[in-house]
Amino acid sequence: MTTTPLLDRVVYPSDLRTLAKSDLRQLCDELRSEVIDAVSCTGGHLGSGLGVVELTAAIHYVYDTPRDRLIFDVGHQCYPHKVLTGRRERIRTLRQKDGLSGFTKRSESPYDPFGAAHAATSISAALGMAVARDLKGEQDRNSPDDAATGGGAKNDDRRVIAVIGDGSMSAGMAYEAMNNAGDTGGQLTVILNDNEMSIAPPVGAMSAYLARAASSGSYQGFRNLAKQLTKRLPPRLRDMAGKAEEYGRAMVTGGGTLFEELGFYYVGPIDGHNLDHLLPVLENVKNITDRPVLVHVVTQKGKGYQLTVDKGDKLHAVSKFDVISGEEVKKTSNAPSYTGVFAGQLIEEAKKNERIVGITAAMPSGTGIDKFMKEFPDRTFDVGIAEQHAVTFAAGLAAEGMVPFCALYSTFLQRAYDSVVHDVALQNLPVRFAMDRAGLVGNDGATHAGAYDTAYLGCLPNMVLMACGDEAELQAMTRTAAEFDEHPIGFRFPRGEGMGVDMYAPEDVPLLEIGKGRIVAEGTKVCLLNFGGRLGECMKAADLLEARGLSTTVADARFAKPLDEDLIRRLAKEHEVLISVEEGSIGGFGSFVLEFLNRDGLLDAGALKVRTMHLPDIYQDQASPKEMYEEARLQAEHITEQALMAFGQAAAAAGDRA
Ligand SMILES: Cc1ncc(C[n+]2csc(CCOP(=O)(O)OP(=O)(O)O)c2C)c(N)n1
Ligand SMILES: CC(=O)[C@@H](O)[C@H](O)COP(=O)(O)O
Ligand SMILES: [Mg+2]
Repeated sequence: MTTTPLLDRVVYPSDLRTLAKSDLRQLCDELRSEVIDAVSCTGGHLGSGLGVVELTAAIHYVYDTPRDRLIFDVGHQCYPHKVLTGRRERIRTLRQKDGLSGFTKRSESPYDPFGAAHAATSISAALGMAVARDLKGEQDRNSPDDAATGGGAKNDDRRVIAVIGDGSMSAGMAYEAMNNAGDTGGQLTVILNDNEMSIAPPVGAMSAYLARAASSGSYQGFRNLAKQLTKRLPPRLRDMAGKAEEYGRAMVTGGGTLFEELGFYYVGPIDGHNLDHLLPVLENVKNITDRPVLVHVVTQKGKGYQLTVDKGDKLHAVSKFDVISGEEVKKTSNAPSYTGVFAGQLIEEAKKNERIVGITAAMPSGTGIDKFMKEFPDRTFDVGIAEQHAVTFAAGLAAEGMVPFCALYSTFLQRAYDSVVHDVALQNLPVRFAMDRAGLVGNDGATHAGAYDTAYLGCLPNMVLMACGDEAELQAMTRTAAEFDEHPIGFRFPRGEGMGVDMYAPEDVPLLEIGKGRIVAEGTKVCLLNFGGRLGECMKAADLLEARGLSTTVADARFAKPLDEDLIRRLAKEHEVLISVEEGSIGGFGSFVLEFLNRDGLLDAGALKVRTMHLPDIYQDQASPKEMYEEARLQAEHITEQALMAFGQAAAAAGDRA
């Protein structure tokens, strides 16, 4: 006899709440299988979601979502949540073009009250929502769940819950938020999902503190916990909580002094896979409204998929894979990754200069700093998810004559902007910024696009800013950054594999002259002035233009700051059309070029036509990198089209498009 899967009966959490508690175990098993199967088709963040299956189901069971606000930190663990909140039908479109985002996203569902993808925003946002609730104390006409009745439900008792991982708890903003929340009072529940993993094993004193707290009670005596919770409840609810004691289930209050000192009730640690523990605790905690509560839940990243658990990073993020064998789809290109090239060259430089240190903010494998760490463990610092600290820490090192390389994703460096301005650039300290994942990154979408660094760094006095056109250039830029110590210097490079060009032998890597670009192909009519990873597309565009009789120069600017003014002046004088091309936002390289041409009077003189090609002024949703660059109109055919249109060959350009 076959039974209908329980998951088929659950489209929304309201369906979930009709199930008996005793059904939830089976539901979670089905949910876990569904997530594994979906991610095997799409790739994505697997381990984190598998670890919070029970927690997600329990929260939706106990709380009245979406009226109660549930906020996931980072959002990479939200796939089970998406399955339970009306998105199961689309779950196999995760991270694909026109599909579901891999993170929580306000525009996607009322069950995602706050979007995320960068770490440690959840407690601040949750506190904001809790305070809004308490200040408004009014009928909420915007409540999505009130849509049917035209609004008007009383929302002053809505609950706000933040779920944050132990890795994200290493970020300063989480403490800023708790510091504020402890002082503010009112209902707010923070669930600390402690799986003793960040992407890599978590680092730092806080991680050790959590490990001590998690191990201090080993889930003994539920009675203690029930008594403690009972004391904290309003009198009318004490009886109900007392009944919870009847469950007589194993549970405990452990460490957590730090959180208590911050003004939170600390509850835990509890076994985050045991629904018999989770449900009564959440039911009780829900009724604590006088001050914030921190529920410390211990889980296993990758739970339920052995092939995940066995991997070092618990398959934090995977490509498509075969569910039975666990085999991931292999990459097709043999070119080295930009990350690997950077790491290899940094190691070469560090062999020559013992003052070089490598810094990562919780991304050792993503930035290649794991390789550096193997060679130079004493000169490597994983500071946790703490980009702001990473940069000012590097500034301190630089002030004492060390040679710090801050290896950060472009998108995460955004977190550290004032550290860059105030601590590094303003003091002219030679910190080296290796900015990985520059440009569009693909399936992580808009939150992870390395779009803005050229604009936000290029406007800073003292800053030197480079972008590599290929992997050999990255070798040269890494060497140049290692040897240059007059100013802070940044270099950006894309996600993924290089162009497959010949690389330099370690002893032959050239030192670049600061502020000097290069000519890659010489022509006479069109000049494509590239900055960064679109060099290959510029070369293809040049071929297309040549085929149309338009002799084309391809120049690689290498530097956005200082600009190679001599080169750009010459190119402007010697060509009829000058097109800057970059994989960055408006206000970046193209703007700097325009500003220079204007200042130099080159925009007024002669018949030069200038065009700037950059990322569109929108947040681009996830897709493959190629699809995203298509949408951004930064592929070879788009560059060709720009040139043709500048020559008044709109018809030809349209013909090419067709
Ligand atoms: C500001 C910022 N820095 C770095 C990252 C990259 N990152 C994404 S998830 C993650 C680890 C988070 O660990 P944890 O919060 O414990 O969640 P888990 O993956 O263990 O579920 C990191 C470092 C990020 N998303 N945001
Ligand atoms: C959620 C998060 O921020 C990281 O896991 C990120 O998705 C990693 O991206 P890469 O795959 O480019 O390393
Ligand atoms: Mg974790």
